[in-house]
Amino acid sequence: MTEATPLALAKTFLKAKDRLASTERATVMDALLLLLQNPYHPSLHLKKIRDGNGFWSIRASRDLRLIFYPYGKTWIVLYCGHHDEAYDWARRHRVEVHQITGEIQIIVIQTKEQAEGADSVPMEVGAPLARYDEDYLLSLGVPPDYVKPLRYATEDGILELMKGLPETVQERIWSLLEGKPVPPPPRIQVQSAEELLSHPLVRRQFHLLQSLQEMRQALGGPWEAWRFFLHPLQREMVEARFGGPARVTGGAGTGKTVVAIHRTRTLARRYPGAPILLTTFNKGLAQKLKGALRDLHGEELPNVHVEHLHSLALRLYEEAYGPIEIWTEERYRPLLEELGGGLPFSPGFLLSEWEMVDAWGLYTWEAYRGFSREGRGTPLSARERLALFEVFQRVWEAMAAQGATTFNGVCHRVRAALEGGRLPRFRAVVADETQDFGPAELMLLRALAEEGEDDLFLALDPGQRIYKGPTSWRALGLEVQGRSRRLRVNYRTTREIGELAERALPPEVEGEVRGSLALLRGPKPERRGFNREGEALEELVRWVRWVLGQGLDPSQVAVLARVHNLAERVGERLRQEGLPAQRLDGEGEGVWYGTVHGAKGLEFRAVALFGANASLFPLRTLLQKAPDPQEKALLEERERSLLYVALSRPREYLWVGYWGAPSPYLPGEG
Ligand SMILES: Nc1ncnc2c1ncn2[C@@H]1O[C@H](COP(=O)(O)OP(=O)(O)OP(=O)(O)O)[C@@H](O)[C@H]1O
Repeated sequence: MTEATPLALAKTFLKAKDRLASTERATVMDALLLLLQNPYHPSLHLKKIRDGNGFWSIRASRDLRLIFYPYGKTWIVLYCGHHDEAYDWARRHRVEVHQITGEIQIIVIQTKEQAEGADSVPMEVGAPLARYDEDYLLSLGVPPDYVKPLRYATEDGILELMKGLPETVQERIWSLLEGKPVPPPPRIQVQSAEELLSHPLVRRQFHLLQSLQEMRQALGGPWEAWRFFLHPLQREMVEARFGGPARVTGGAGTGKTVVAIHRTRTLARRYPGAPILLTTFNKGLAQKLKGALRDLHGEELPNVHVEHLHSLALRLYEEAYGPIEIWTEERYRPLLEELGGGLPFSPGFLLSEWEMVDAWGLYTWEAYRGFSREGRGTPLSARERLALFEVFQRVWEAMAAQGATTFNGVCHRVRAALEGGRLPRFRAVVADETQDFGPAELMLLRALAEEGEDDLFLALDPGQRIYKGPTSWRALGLEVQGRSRRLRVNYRTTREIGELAERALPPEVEGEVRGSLALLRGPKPERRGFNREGEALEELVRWVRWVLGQGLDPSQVAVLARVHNLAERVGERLRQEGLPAQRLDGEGEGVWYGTVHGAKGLEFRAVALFGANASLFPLRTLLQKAPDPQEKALLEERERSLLYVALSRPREYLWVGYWGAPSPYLPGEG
């Protein structure tokens, strides 16, 4: 067999293939495989394009063309499309290595008018980039012919010009526009084309395929950008060797899950044969992770186990101790109220104190007595603590007598079994959505991984904490100082949606996750007020029909609601209207509908939030249960986060409807 032609995929190629029908994609793939083996195969009709900026083309079929750029010995695949449109693309773009930064860039050639803009006089007012000198803009990777037009353009003009530039440069310009300091990137110094294409900054837009096998594997799975092109910060988190627990944070859509998946594969290869765990909070997301890992690697990784934490904990419990029944709040609350009825505390306080003790596993009087209740709303004397502890103890005894415990109880006992050597540990644990893990789960995660290099990797967004209050990691022995990074580029949503969602964030978490950078642009989110639910429902149906009319597949559309009943009413109505509809946790076909909780970690092209009402965000009935102002404030923060989760699920279209008063958390227009 002859050696395979070195091939690199550009992100522009992947975007272009998204616009093709699935049969056409298969044809493109066949042509690529052939090219890899023999670029001069006669059926490919390899030729240099006239006026095509150094680009070449091959034929995938009578109508389909692939556009290439030969760079060193490597063929960079830039585009695929129908005949005229593919050649048009070739004539409108150029590839070059930037003279200052050394990055290889795909650039849109400017139109005559844009280039002429360069000769106009700079407007000191209304030209946000005029205050930066030309050399500085060049040092940021701006192509020389874009420097003047950018300096002289108004903000709208800049946005237009940016469409022609690589993501790295766009990101730097956005940061300038937001008034952030942007240091020039270090110059890339390499000896060969292949070395350049392997550089982390360049791998954000180019992916070098090293062998025929890698090519088959890469092109065999879904061709999605996240598999090939990582942001340099994502890559750093994927590939680093960490001396202990590490953490990646970032707002919604910044690619934390993508990092978790890639890192799991890296660890599985770094420690062949050693067991690696990839886990998360809920079942649906665990399934998604499993599928994505398979897509990334091309096949199952034999040493990786993917399971959501509660199911894993339960399985391990039964392995170590035998069968157990799990009691949730509905079961233990009445018992708690009955046994604690004689104490001078409200049922709400009893419950919240019990949940704290249960979460931290304070099963002995010494543990509870010595536990800092700092930040709790209701102070307790030592005598009151003892009285409470006696009640809690009786609750545990009653549960144990019935062969039951709570989920927290399961986590603590599994942890004990792991620490006592009764259960084997994993070589490394990667966990997603960890903002919703409480103390019991975090302690369990710690115990699941053998302590040492690369042991724990946790992804989280503090702005999306919707189940549990914040937990101090340090108190749990999870020290991540020096091993924590924050992702900023929002890969999911348009800027319009991203900005709206961020404005809903709880003020407490603002600093940590606000300020994500969305590079995509799209339609303005719709915010609609109605008098009654019925009217809102009618308009919702109209909107669903409209997005479907935009060419979206029903499975790319979701309608979310704060509470289950409301979501069910939506589902019913959609079906009555003859629209296919399926529950978020079900397996059917059609527009998804369900609660915001159920949409955690998921994304859709279009999302409607049905019922952003004052009584639903925050959920009035929930707030009424809060025993003291501190608990109430925590609940309110979670309700805000829930709204943020809902608003940050769509990629392109967002519709928000409410009736009566809108939620106080819902940001106004613009
Ligand atoms: N480097 C990348 N290149 C292209 N697409 C990416 C990249 N990283 C992430 N994405 C895409 O961005 C979207 C969001 O990514 P992901 O789900 O990992 O974000 P997240 O931070 O976990 O979001 P959330 O917290 O809202 O669940 C996905 O569609 C993903 O495929």
